[in-house]
Amino acid sequence: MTTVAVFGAKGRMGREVVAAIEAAPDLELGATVDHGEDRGPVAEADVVVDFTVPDVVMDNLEWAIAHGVHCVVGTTGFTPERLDTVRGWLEAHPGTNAIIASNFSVGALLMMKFAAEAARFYESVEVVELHHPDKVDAPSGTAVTTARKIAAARAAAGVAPSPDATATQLDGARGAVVDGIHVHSVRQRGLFAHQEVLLGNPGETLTLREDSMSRTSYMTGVLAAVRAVASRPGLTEGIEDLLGI
Ligand SMILES: NC(=O)C1=CN([C@@H]2O[C@H](COP(=O)(O)OP(=O)(O)OC[C@H]3O[C@@H](n4cnc5c(N)ncnc54)[C@H](OP(=O)(O)O)[C@@H]3O)[C@@H](O)[C@H]2O)C=CC1
Ligand SMILES: O=C(O)C1=N[C@H](C(=O)O)C[C@H](O)C1
Repeated sequence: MTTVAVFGAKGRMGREVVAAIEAAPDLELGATVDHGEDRGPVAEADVVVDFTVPDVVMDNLEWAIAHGVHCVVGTTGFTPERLDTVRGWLEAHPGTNAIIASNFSVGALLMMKFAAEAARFYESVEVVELHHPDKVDAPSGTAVTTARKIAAARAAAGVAPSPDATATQLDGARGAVVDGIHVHSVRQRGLFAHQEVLLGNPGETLTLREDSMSRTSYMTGVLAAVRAVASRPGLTEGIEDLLGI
């Protein structure tokens, strides 16, 4: 039986993860910790799942790795520099592993894969993410990951930057730019988590869209990561391999 603790247990994702662990016959729920609570008991767990906020996740990770607890992380905000820092902590604690994924839903993973595949065939590509207005970060972690994958695919294929004649603009009108890809963030009550990748050529467009309707969509991926993390040395970025995507 694998004992799984949860950081951010009272949050929107944390509550869903707690329920998923309780329902899994091969997993046992360990310590559940939220803002201001003692994380000491997490050291007894085999794995800790973190769905907190970008400002605190690094501190939680450093602590958990130092205590030999494998980490599964869905919290967003992981820059290449942050990932390097985590790699350093893991190297200093061989035998302790981490899986970090900006999205655990099958649909989002497929959408990112299809977007990266399509990106080299089009002159123009932009990402639009749409989320509930209680989300604290923009752009979403998924949109940033998508943009990076698209940019890498286009660079590998030698595709020129998307054409854009904009000469004057209000600040932010063209969105954020991630590795050269424009990313737009919509926040709207009634939405949960959605993303479109817009691709265009002379005379044709392709729109890839993924919709998560509820947080249940992430649980298959989260549980797969929890079950796999002990056997994947060091840092694993994304869960595509685990799900065969
Ligand atoms: N990878 C994926 O597939 C997904 C990732 N996410 C990401 O997960 C993160 C959480 O999202 P969501 O659940 O909606 O956010 P919430 O704000 O609902 O939950 C975060 C929780 O973490 C708590 N918290 C804050 N600081 C600490 C701390 N030091 N230790 C333990 N708990 C703490 C918060 O408490 P308080 O509010 O009192 O500060 C809150 O209860 C976000 O980064 C989001 O983007 C979300 C969905 C899917
Ligand atoms: O905050 C959310 O809700 C979500 N966060 C993740 C992100 O930033 O990509 C995953 C999903 O989009 C939901």
